[in-house]
Amino acid sequence: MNTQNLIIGFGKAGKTLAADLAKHGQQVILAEASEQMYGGTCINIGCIPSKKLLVEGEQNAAIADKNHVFQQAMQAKNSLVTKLRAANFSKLDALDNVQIITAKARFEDQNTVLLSGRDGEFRVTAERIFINTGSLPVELNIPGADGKQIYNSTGILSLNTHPKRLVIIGCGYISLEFAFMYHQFGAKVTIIDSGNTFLPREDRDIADEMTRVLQARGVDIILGADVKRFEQHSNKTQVITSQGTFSADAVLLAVGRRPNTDGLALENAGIGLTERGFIKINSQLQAAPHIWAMGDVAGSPQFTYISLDDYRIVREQLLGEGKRNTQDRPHFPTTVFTEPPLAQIGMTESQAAKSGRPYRVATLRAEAIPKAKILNQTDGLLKAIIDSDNNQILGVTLFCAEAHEIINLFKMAMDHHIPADYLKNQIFTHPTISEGLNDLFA
Ligand SMILES: Cc1cc2nc3c(=O)[nH]c(=O)nc-3n(C[C@H](O)[C@H](O)[C@H](O)COP(=O)(O)OP(=O)(O)OC[C@H]3O[C@@H](n4cnc5c(N)ncnc54)[C@H](O)[C@@H]3O)c2cc1C
Ligand SMILES: NC(=O)c1ccc[n+]([C@@H]2O[C@H](COP(=O)([O-])OP(=O)(O)OC[C@H]3O[C@@H](n4cnc5c(N)ncnc54)[C@H](O)[C@@H]3O)[C@@H](O)[C@H]2O)c1
Repeated sequence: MNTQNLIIGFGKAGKTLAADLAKHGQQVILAEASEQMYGGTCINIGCIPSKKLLVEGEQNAAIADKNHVFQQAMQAKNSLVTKLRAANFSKLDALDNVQIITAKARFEDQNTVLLSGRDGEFRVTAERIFINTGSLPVELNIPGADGKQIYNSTGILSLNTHPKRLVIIGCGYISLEFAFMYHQFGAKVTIIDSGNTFLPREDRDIADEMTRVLQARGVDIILGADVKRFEQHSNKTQVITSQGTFSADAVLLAVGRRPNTDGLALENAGIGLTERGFIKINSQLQAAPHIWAMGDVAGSPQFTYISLDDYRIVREQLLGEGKRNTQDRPHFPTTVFTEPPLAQIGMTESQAAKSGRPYRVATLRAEAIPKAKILNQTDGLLKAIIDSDNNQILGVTLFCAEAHEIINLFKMAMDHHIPADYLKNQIFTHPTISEGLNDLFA
């Protein structure tokens, strides 16, 4: 088979590029390893199912029968994911110029890829190849890690039995979100991390507030713990660490995600890897003049919207003026979907201190905002770092209700150099959390 464009992986960048190229009259073959993964990680085993479970848990917090809440939430999540997966498939399948082949890709040379799947083997020769194969959970190479109650994020998203005690190894994005989720499902949650500092990238006042919020929910946080092994005893797993032994009926491993280059045989195409195993690319995401990598596998920050932005960079080269590259997104917002959510953009206070530039810090407790009281969500802290010479916003951390929505305003404000004074006097609707920005920037 010959094609102009072969896209490997149905991730955010790949599927968006496939549709765009096809609409511009180009031929596209999209290879996806699994029919359970049409739409990629986000739709099937990432953002969407995790946020659906979080919302189901929050909305049903008052219901005492937590097993019921858990089972209902799983059903609602499964139903949503099934619909979205089908919609993702149909949207591309409906395009005349796109052929989806459910098969695993393996490079034979710079232009030839062997696709092996349920319908047999296809040798595809392509003018251009785009690799969008995502990432996989990092595994722990310690005794007992293959135990039946040890899960990664994919497994824990589809638990059949309601856990009473959940131990989470790692304290990053996945850990925090699942800690809140399973707390809402009535589990006693313990977080164990090898690092000595809780949320090392955050300022201490924000990390302390998150600690307080977690502890108020009965979540235990164990830091500086070396996890030595897991032991299965009847229907319980013992997590043996340098800081003691913890008992669980489910253990979540959330210690990071590694690039998924498994089985691609990239060496056959002369494609190099970085020290950490990501595909080596230039600032326009090229691994070779006719081969691009996008999303998690390219070492881009592991977010769906960054994979989408990688698509924009590649699209600009193929269909636009080629002006975009990975260097022109210096700051972008992030959100950990805890309760309240923790959203951030730009510098933290400690980064500003290290930068040596003059700055001032503005803080506001969430409880000072009337809408937080209406919502009964008075936990949290808002924080802004402002250049004291020119009044530019250097960074914002919002740990409060609606933070995940409001943070997007600051991407615009910072990109367009809107000064801090503007927010002090901006007219906001009332009662809203965002009107608190008048006070934060006052
Ligand atoms: C639990 C969880 C929650 C998350 N929550 C968020 C969130 O709230 N917000 C956010 O922005 N990000 C979130 N992320 C991160 C986000 O999901 C990823 O960064 C994003 O999905 C990566 O997309 P991608 O385009 O790199 O590829 P992916 O979406 O990972 O797609 C890669 C595809 O390639 C396929 N594939 C792999 N190898 C081959 C091969 N050899 N041949 C053919 N096909 C292959 C895979 O089956 C897969 O479908 C979350 C991740 C997880 C795990
Ligand atoms: N809301 C979101 O945008 C969202 C949600 C989930 C995941 N994600 C993306 O997925 C990525 C992966 O998430 P993650 O939580 O797996 O990784 P992470 O990098 O966010 O956190 C990993 C944690 O594991 C700890 N750790 C590493 N090795 C350990 C060990 N041996 N023992 C104990 N602790 C150990 C680290 O100290 C760290 O706290 C995130 O970095 C993020 O980019 C995003």
